[in-house]
Amino acid sequence: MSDEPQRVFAPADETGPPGPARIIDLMAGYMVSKTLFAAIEVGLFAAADTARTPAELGERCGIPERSARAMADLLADAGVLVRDGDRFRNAPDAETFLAGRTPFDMRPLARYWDLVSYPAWTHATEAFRTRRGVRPELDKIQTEAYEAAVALVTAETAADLARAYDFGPHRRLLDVGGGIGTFVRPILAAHGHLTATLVDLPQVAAVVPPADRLTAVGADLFTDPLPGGHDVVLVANVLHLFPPEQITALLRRLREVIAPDGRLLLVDWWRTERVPHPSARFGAGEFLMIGGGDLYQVDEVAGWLAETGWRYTGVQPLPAPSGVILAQP
Ligand SMILES: C[S@@+](CC[C@H](N)C(=O)[O-])C[C@H]1O[C@@H](n2cnc3c(N)ncnc32)[C@H](O)[C@@H]1O
Repeated sequence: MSDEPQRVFAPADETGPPGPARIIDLMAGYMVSKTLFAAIEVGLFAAADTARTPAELGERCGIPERSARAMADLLADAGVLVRDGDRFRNAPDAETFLAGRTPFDMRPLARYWDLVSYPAWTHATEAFRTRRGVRPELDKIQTEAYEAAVALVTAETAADLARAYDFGPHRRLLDVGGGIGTFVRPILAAHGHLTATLVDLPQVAAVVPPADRLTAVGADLFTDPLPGGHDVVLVANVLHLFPPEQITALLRRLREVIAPDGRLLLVDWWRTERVPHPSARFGAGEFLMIGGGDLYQVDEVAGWLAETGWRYTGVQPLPAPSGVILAQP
């Protein structure tokens, strides 16, 4: 054994023994994320439309030049800024998604990860040990950040479902945990004969934008009475938030309120393969932090449906990573 200390910051050498560089990058990943969130928040990408010095960036963002330089150095290293001498400008993806100048604006997702998700992940070890959610109750600003990010991520699946599933035979839709109406809105728009009830927590139901043929009800899915008389019940991106015992409790409650000839649609990032779809790779951890949930297998959901009085009738794929599990009483 040599007495030489291990060189922690030695560059990786592909021909020699493994170096720690990749591990260091992974361990420090949160510093890159937090710098990215801060840069978005102060408007660094909005300011870097063209090559600018740290002094110019600092001036435009209202932050000290040294902070602008520290952020720009790390973000250039991460590839979202391009270094041009002593100046920095947006890389093409940062200009498209982070500068607020195009319709596809990813900043709401960053805001959610920064304000809501990151604080929960500081308790990750506890969550992985106990399988209990560690996300504290959300305040108004966090609730809005969460719902805006969910809407950004789920809007395309909502449009896919409105096209792919035949709502023709149904009359009354119940959207369970419907958020701000990301699913119900395109479904109602595409199917003029439907009326809908959206149920979500009172603080969310209160901010659902009004729409024709839509009633928003504030209720806790586990403790409050659920509205009855609906012949199609949609549960989109909700079951993944909860552990199996809460999922079966909810499925039992929905079984009690659905019309006898109704259909249950469970939209989620269902796992059909052993390896999660790459777009869903953060899901298992994130859903655990939120409420003790997981990325669930279709087979296990089919088992819970049978346990709670439903007949599983199949799974209809939607563009990956989503799918809709179909069941009836
Ligand atoms: C991931 S979001 C899905 C929103 C919407 N279905 C979509 O896919 O865009 C989960 C929703 O479930 C709601 N939710 C979570 N726990 C709930 C509970 N106990 N009672 C009512 N709603 C709940 C949240 O407020 C949130 O709007």
